[in-house]
Amino acid sequence: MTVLDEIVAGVREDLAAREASTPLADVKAAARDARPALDALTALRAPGVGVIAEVKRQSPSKGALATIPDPAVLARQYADGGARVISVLTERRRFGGSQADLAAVRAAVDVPVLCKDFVVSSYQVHEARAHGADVVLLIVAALEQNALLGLLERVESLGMTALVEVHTEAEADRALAAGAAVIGVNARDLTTLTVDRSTFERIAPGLPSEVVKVAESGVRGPHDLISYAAAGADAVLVGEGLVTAGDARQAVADLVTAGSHPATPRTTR
Ligand SMILES: O=P(O)(O)OC[C@@H](O)[C@@H](O)c1c[nH]c2ccccc12
Repeated sequence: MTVLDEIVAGVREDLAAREASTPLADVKAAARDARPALDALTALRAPGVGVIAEVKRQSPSKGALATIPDPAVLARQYADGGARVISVLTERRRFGGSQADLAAVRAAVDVPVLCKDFVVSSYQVHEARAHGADVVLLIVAALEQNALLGLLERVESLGMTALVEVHTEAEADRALAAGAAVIGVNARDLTTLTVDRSTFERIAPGLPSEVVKVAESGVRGPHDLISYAAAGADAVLVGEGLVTAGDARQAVADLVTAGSHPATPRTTR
């Protein structure tokens, strides 16, 4: 079993418990009653390299990163610093997150919010929408092609945007075949947890220009954003580097400044 398999197995157990206590019909009704999703695609297509700032308490590779007693407070700092989208890790066992964190962040900011989880069922897509998500992560490595297609369609039919995550060329081909408009290249291999920043450089040039390209993982500061931008990133997704910064607002602002600098490639495209 890979690390990804283990995480997904835990997610499925937690999901089964929620399904047993809250019927799908109720979750669908809550999703219908939620405020409509914000347009994250347009936000991500704005000039400059966007910053997707992540609320992340812990990770399987690093263990505890930050306590984050109130995700809403951190999210407001991210938004004040200029984050274009705020990502909330909702997976419980390995990342210490919850749907409640997502709802708290949604209520605290006006920018689009990304539900970051290991989505394997449409139940989770409705749940994400019910808790205010505008964007849902779909990890290609965790899904059969038919499941990926079905979930992508479900995300879009609820007015949300799918961030489709890949780590290899073959996964990128599957994401494109499924019709992904936003593709995230994760520098971290979820089967081994090792990070290799050159993954983005390798995969991004093969993606069509109209696809929004997000570089995920391993951004520690403006220098990393600039090198991802040089390789074609439209946005970077940053967790650890922000939750461990003393001043989260300033840390985001420093990235945003680097991402909007005239010498940063994305600003001239
Ligand atoms: O903390 P980092 O290295 O900045 O990484 C953030 C983000 O890319 C990472 O949390 C992530 C990317 N894809 C995921 C899928 C599931 C869980 C977590 C992730």
